Amino acid sequence: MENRQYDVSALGELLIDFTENGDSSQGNPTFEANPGGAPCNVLAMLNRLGKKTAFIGKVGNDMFGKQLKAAVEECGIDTRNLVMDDEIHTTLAFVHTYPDGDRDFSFYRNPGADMMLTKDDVDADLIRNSRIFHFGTLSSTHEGVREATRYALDVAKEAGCIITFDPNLRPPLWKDLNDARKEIEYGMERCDVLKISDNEVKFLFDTTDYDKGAALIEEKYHIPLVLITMGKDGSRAYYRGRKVEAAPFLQEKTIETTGAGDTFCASTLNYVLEHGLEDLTDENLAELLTFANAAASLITTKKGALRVMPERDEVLDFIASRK
Ligand SMILES: Nc1ncnc2c1ncn2[C@@H]1O[C@H](COP(=O)(O)OP(=O)(O)OP(=O)(O)O)[C@@H](O)[C@H]1O
Ligand SMILES: O=C(O)C[C@@H](O)[C@H](O)C(=O)CO
Repeated sequence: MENRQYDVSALGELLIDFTENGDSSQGNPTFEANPGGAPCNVLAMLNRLGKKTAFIGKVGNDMFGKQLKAAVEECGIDTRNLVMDDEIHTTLAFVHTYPDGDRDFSFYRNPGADMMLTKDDVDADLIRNSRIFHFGTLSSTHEGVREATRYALDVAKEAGCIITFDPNLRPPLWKDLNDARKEIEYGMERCDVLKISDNEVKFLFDTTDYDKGAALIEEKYHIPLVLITMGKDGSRAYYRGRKVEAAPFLQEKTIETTGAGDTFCASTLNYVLEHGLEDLTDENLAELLTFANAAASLITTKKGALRVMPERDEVLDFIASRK
């Protein structure tokens, strides 16, 4: 495992997050074209933390696809399995930000290039050469890309990769939310690390008692490490029947929270790469959550995520400044 070429490979959506940018001189709303997409945001943060990563996905061979490829390369993420589609345009998302920094998305993906990835596009050797394989559910909303995701997962399992999963439920992208549920369950049956948000636990188990949700996940799926993020309420880790909770690092000025979950997720994967998944103590879990909460908090003060991930020292200095 140690001498694999990549620390983490991730498969999924790479898209433009258009974030609100005030009004033009003519009084029209303007938007900033931020590179985004959860799995690739995760890789961008891992690269900032010194890890070697590779992305598997598809963008359009258009202006935005070229922008995305350049941004991903600038981050140091390997793009040999980033496919450019000549027919279908790059997926776009418009991010609407509320006064407290929370947001929701309007997707332009009917279809979008990210969902055109096929099994034949997937470079199995790249996955076999990774210590961790990471994925979400946007790559399972439609049949062809779902087959690609399942194939990649099978390859990763067979190669003994650590499997990490962040559902990133986006209800507008599903014709039937029962399908979303099935895909989340499919991921939970196969992963070793699950990062899930409070709203996803509520969706799955119809409860805001997140400890209860975690217990149900533990009982049914036996996932070694489960992290639940709760936005402004911080996060919890569940590991071998034990629970550790960490407070958030609230900011005076949150600009927008796009990528907070991904920054948290990347920090978790980084911790697993550095400490393994065996014998994590409560102190380990607290250290993991503190770093992940702090890193995620820093990203809420910036627009976008992929190009503006914090450095390790920035996160450590921020933690020290709050002590
Ligand atoms: N407004 C905020 N201020 C400070 N920290 C925040 C804020 N929102 C989120 N965070 C931090 O980011 C972490 C992840 O946030 P959240 O729970 O919103 O993720 P998520 O819903 O998975 O996000 P995404 O859908 O972007 O993946 C939280 O656990 C918290 O530490
Ligand atoms: O905030 C996110 O999770 C990531 C965004 O960059 C992206 O728009 C996305 O993945 C939406 O599902």
